[in-house]
Amino acid sequence: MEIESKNKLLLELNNALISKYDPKVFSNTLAEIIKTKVAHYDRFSITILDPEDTCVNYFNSPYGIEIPEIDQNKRNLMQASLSQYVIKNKRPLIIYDLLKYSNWPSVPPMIKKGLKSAISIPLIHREAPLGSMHIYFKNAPSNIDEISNFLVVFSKQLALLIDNIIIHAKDQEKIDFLSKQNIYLQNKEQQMYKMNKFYFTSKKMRDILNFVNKIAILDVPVLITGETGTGKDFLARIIHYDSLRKNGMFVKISCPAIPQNLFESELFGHNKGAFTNATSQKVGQIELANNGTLFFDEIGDMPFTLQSKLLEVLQEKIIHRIGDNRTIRVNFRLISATNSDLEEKIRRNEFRSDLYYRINVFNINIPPLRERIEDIPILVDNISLEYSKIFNCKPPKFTESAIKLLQEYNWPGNIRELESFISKVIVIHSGNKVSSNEIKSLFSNNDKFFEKGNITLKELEKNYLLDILQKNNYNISKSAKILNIPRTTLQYKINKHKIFLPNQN
Ligand SMILES: Nc1ncnc2c1ncn2[C@@H]1O[C@H](COP(=O)(O)OP(=O)(O)OP(=O)(O)O)[C@@H](O)[C@H]1O
Repeated sequence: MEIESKNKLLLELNNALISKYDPKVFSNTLAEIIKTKVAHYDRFSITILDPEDTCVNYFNSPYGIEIPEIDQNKRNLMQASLSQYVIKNKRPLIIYDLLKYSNWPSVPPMIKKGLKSAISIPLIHREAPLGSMHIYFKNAPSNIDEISNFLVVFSKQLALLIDNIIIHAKDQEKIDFLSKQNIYLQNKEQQMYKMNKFYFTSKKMRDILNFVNKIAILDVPVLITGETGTGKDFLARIIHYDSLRKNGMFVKISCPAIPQNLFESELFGHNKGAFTNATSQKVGQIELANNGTLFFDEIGDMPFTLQSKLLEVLQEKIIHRIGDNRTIRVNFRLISATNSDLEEKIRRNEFRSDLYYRINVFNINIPPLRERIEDIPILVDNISLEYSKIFNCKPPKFTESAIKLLQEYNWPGNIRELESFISKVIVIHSGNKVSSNEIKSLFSNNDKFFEKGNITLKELEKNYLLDILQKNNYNISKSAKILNIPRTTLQYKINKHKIFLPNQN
């Protein structure tokens, strides 16, 4: 073959194969071009080495003469003698007379089918064997050496193309797995944050839920305020799953939990090498929330410098990853929450007033539990049922006097504290009657909380945290679990209240 026509053929093979990702279509095209333009073979096959290097599989069923004795599925390398030889030696093999190789396990069935000669070429990619290509003839062509030379040159290109197909198939598999997992998790979340799991009977909460019903589908920012544990996060998810964006993601950014120096990259993402420690590319949370809802918890804790950047995103609806000039369009609904007084923060120059007006189109203030004690019975009943199911034990039976006592307590940690208290009751009194006496004895350690004296909310939170930490031997992970808050949030609160941890010294 002339050099020019060789190069032309290599180019033709490349152009015909490069966009074919389906192994069958790829192999059909390849087998056809080889047969018409390179060698009129009687059998053609490609085998792929498995990752353990012990077996080979056919990339696609062999073409031409069928050999029933040769397994179409996985074959141990020992059985696939020609593949084994070229893969192990990383060099081609031309067999002019197969009879001379009849002691190789796979050769006798070939001879039986009338095949007399063969060319086997290893497929090497990045210096590692990927598999092999085989061409068999009933009558050896006179230019068998020339055919082999051409196939050796083509084999490098072929190995690269096949490697791409294998990577593409693996990526598709991963994408398929992740999208199925995503649908499953979204459905599960959706179930969890259904309105009918948000328990209340008070008029105050009914009015709030009626309002939420009206504004959920309006694509405008909402600011939810209220003490810790009142259900701001829960309500934000209800709004999301009741909105037209429910099939997008609900992305929560817990501002106190993010170290200041990582805030910007957390929000906007970064390119590999954009700064020290940026060892890989990262998609930011804002990008993740595209077509969904972005929820900023404790937005008052967002670093001041980033507040103007967020404002810009809200106005321009575009972002740039750190270290990347490309513009990324984003479209999300913003919900923010805070238990701090943002107007006071504005006065102290800690929060931008222009951002405040932007995020506070609708404001929902969730009242503390002590101001809606009518909600306590339904909350106790349902939380007790749900947690007993999780703990795999019988729910306790709360008497009227028990409920009445629970309504007298001031619940500084609100529903989160109520949940944690009920789990304690379940563990100790599962399946039994729980009257005011049992409640009192569980509270006896908590006397300091039980009094409704002139204690500030901040002090109450500190005392409550201290109590939980003390009971758990100052183990932060364990305490955070009981409080049902992330470990980082607890760590933040510990620092905020300057709580001394004896085991950290
Ligand atoms: N009305 C409700 N019905 C059932 N569970 C509720 C209700 N409100 C809150 N909860 C539960 O109480 C716990 C605390 O709620 P959530 O995390 O939404 O509070 P939060 O106000 O966002 O707290 P923080 O300010 O500390 O982040 C969660 O486990 C939540 O599921």
